[in-house]
Amino acid sequence: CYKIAQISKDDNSQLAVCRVLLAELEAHKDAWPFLTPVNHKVILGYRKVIKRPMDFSTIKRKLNNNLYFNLDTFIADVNLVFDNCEKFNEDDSDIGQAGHNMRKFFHELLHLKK
Ligand SMILES: Cn1cc(C(=O)NCCCNC(=O)c2ccc(F)cc2)ccc1=O
Repeated sequence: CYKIAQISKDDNSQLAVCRVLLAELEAHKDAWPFLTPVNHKVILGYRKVIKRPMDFSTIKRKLNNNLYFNLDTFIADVNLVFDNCEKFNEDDSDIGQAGHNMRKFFHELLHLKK
């Protein structure tokens, strides 16, 4: 039973790491484009171009509903936010730049925590 306890403890500690990482992303000055889902009624063309929308509030809901299997599935959704941003926005736009800054910040966070 030690082995089973060990696996579940890792899941819990991995989930705790995800919550801390998400809180740090949300606190970043350039997080504003990513805090809530893109409103495709306002942002024309978004629903057609971006097949898998993702944002920090959706990631938080998924975390709270235990929908991430481990740290890697959480990281995949965070990277999806930045990949969608690069696909839809020019690099030299405010939101495009925010996406690049946030991706770099997240990458550095991950290397700090390893
Ligand atoms: C990622 N992405 C975002 C937008 C976009 O226009 N997003 C809304 C910006 C306006 N939203 C805010 O300013 C805001 C939202 C929540 C908050 F707590 C504080 C400020 C457009 C294309 C795209 O690819």
